[in-house]
Formats: sequence, C-alpha cells, structure tokens
Amino acid sequence: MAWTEKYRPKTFNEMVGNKKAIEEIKEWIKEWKDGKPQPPLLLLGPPGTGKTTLAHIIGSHFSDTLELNASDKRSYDTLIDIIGEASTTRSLFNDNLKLIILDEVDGIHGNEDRGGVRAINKIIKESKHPIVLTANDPYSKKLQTIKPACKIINIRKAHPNSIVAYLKRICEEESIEADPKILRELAKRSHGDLRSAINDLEAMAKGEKRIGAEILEAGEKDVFPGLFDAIRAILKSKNIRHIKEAMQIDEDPQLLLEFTAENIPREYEKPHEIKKAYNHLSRADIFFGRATQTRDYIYWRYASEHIGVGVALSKDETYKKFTRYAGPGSFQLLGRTRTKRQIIENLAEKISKKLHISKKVAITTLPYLKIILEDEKTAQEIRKYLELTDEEYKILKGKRKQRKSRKAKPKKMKKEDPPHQGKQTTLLQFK
Ligand SMILES: Nc1ncnc2c1ncn2[C@@H]1O[C@H](COP(=O)(O)OP(=O)(O)OP(=O)(O)O)[C@@H](O)[C@H]1O
Repeated sequence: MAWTEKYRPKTFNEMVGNKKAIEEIKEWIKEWKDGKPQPPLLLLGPPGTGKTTLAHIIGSHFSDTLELNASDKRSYDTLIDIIGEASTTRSLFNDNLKLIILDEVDGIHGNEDRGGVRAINKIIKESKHPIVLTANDPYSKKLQTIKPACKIINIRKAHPNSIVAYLKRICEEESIEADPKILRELAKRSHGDLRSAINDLEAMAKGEKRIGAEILEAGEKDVFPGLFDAIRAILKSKNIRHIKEAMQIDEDPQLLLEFTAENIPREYEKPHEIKKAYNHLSRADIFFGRATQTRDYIYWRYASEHIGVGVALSKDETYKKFTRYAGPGSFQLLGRTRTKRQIIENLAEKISKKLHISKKVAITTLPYLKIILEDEKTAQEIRKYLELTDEEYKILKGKRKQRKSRKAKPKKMKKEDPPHQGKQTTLLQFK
C-alpha cells in the first residue's frame, strides 16, 4: 500500500495544519447533527493539502458517505441518478444523514462542463443531506455558480516545519533512519503538498532502512528540480492554472516533452488516455519542428499547450497512486555516453583545425580515418600529426575489425558477444 494511503489521517487530530478550518468544519457537523441543515462545504485549496482526506473524516461523522469524482466524465449523466434520490430523500431522523462528497468539482471538462455544473447545482439546491465539495482552483469558471451556494473553507498549504515533523513520524513508524537534511529538503521541495512530500520520501527509501544525505547529490531530481515538479503537475493534476505555473521552468521545452513521453505510461493506465496523451505530444513535436524551421518561437507556446494541458486532460480522472517518475531513456543513454561524445567532439575539433574544415565535416571523416588507421604505421603518423591523446586515439581507432579469412574457422558465438556489436565501421558508432 502506498504510504499516502497508509498514513492518510482518519481523524481531525491527525491532520497537519489547518486548525482553524477544522474548527469551522466541526461546528458545521454539529449544526447538522442538531437538526439545522447547513449549506454545502466547499473545501478549496492546492493539491495534496488534505481536502479529500478531510471530506472522508467528515463522512465518518455521518451514517454513510456517497462519493463522486466530479471530473469523471461518466458521472455527469448519472450524477443525478446516483445521488439524486439519496440527496433529496431522508427520514425524519438526523441519525441517517448521508454525506455526499463531490471531489474535484473544478475538474469537469469538455462538453460535459455545463451538464456537470448544472447537475451539481441541482443537487446542492435539492439535497436534504450534507454535501462536501472539493476544488483546487479558486478562480475556476466552473465554480462561479457553485461558490455562492456554499460555505467556503480555505485549506492552506502545510508549513515546512509541520511537514518535516510528519515525515519524521512516518520514518519512525517505518523504522527508517533518515538524515534530517533530507526531510527538510523534501518539505521545501513539496511547496506545501504533503502528498508529494510523502511520495518522495517513499521513493527515496526504496525499501531501505536508512536514507543518507548523499542521496540528494545522486538524485536526478537535483539535476532537474523543476522538471519533475512540472511532470508531476501535468500527470497528476487537471488544474490548468497549477499545471501552467509548474511549467514555468528554466529548461529546454523539448526536454520537458521527452520527460513527459517517458512518464505517461507510468502514470496513465487506460489505453485511450495513453493514446490521447501521445497524440498531444506528437502535435507538440510538430510545433517544435515549425519553430525550428521558421525561427518563429511563438510555436513553442502551442507546443507547451499540448504537452501541459493536452496531456493533463487526456486522463479521465486523476490517479491517486504513487508513481515513481524517471528521466527519459534517451537522456539516460546520453548520460552514459557523455564522456565518449565529449572525446569525439574534441577529435572533430582537432581534425577541423588541421584540415581547415568545419567540425561537422570533420565528424564525417571519422569512419574513413578509422579504416586508414588499420595500417599501424600510418596510424602512428596520423596520431602524431593530429596530436591525439591516448583516449582520442583509442576511440578513433575503435575495436580492430576482424578480417574474414576463408580458411578461418567460424568463430563460436559467445553469450556476451551478440551479433552486430561494434564490428561495423559506420557513422553510427560515432554518434
Ligand atoms: N493536512 C494533511 N495532514 C496529513 N496528511 C495529509 C495532509 N494533506 C495531505 N496529506 C497526505 O496526502 C495524501 C493526499 O491528500 P488528499 O488526497 O486529501 O489531498 P487533496 O487536497 O484532496 O489533493 P487533490 O486536490 O489533488 O485531490 C493523503 O493521503 C495524506 O497521506
């Protein structure tokens, strides 16, 4: 079980922060219990601050809970059917009040917009049962008609110190020894989103009983701190404002595309969501191409829309699960071959200077030089002329090509020597 679920508070006392909001909520419950119907509660606040958790704790004070994720588009048609009856009928006794939870009411999208909002307004108007709604975006147009009918409770981000204390408690429960520096860093990075802080802690622990400070230096997240936040916002949220804010990072937008492409199937589970999301990435890629061709970087904006909003809204609903994100495979490959690429770069520079050609052309000469270097005497002369270092010489020469002799017996293939590996002299070897 993911730690966010394992450690999801079951009572108001276990909640981090928002003490004043909790007092107001308790008062609202009391009024209902005393037979005084109250307007619906609208819990408004950033992702991962405990709105859904609070809604469930409120539910535990009533006889039953009916929960609907408002961003699930299948629900619009059935919204009234499912809870319509429950919301309008009840016995004369207050002890069978059912709490109706409408989660993420600002997440409704597409053509279902109006129908969904209308259905919610109808339920609010006619319900004889208590209702709790949750939403992220206070400025959402979808809330315009809903807000006036509700009692708004602002849920605020937890203070970093409270997050550190909470993470520490989880570490104690899990018998994990964590460097305090790590917990402070996780709290800082989470920007008040407890869910992300807990998820990060779980990812770092990776089943180990000790989390040392060295992990901070090793983690990819430190190389691209903003990128992972942006990916998380795109894949975990449907709140456009939040996604756009998270995407305001100082990184190459194409890198963002690669990171998103890598992580879509890690987060999204339904084939149609994955298909839709990749469709948006392919359109983004077309816009990147146009930007390069025309040098009109306005196209980047369209590309970003597809990567951010397009991919985010490709999911039916947000997944409340823990997902370990990763850097793209191509990026890891580039990382692994970085040293080799640097040496080739130096080689090209040296050749371009000696032969008075551009670096680009110099690179195309490498496969031919490799063939020329097969002759040991010439190889030594060229090495001296180009002033090659040992490493450059080794890379340029590559593995010696085995000349096939008719008489030679066919070499037995070893497990670690699969076909097509490093034996042909092609340009590809130098990429
Ligand atoms: N204030 C809090 N106190 C303790 N745990 C919290 C708090 N806020 C969030 N969490 C942890 O984060 C997890 C996610 O919280 P929750 O689903 O309630 O957030 P949310 O505000 O509804 O987010 P979203 O807007 O994305 O739906 C919980 O399971 C819990 O582990």
